[in-house]
Amino acid sequence: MNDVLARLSELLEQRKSADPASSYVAKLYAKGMDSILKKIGEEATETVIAAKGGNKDEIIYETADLWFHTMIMLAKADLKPQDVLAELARREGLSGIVEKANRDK
Ligand SMILES: N=c1c2ncn([C@@H]3O[C@H](COP(=O)(O)OP(=O)(O)OP(=O)(O)O)[C@@H](O)[C@H]3O)c2ncn1[C@@H]1O[C@H](COP(=O)(O)O)[C@@H](O)[C@H]1O
Repeated sequence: MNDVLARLSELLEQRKSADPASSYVAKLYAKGMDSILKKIGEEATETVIAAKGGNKDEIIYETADLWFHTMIMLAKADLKPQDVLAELARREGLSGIVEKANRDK
């Protein structure tokens, strides 16, 4: 797994026992899953707007916010980035069109 994702994932686990007063992540955990999902919705919208605008720096910035908050959601659900990467690996080489056709059978 990518080093940054691995380090961030480890830090997100550690933040489960951190003080919400001194940690953004701990504060979000304390607010609960609905608040985490609300942030994902906001960041997804900001990513869409950035992509429509076409400024590469803004697209990268907003996508980083989206990935970060998605990782908090995964951690809150006791999942790891590795679980998602394993699913992508499972799909490797399987055309989306073939996969959809199999699903619709
Ligand atoms: N990668 C990030 C990261 N990306 C974005 N953010 C924060 O996510 C928030 C994004 O929300 P917005 O852009 O909507 O800004 P906002 O208005 O301040 O946020 P809200 O008050 O609306 O929640 C900001 O407060 C950002 O600072 C992050 N906060 C932390 N990290 C990583 O998480 C680690 C742990 O952070 P703490 O738990 O705060 O120590 C850090 O060391 C970093 O590696």
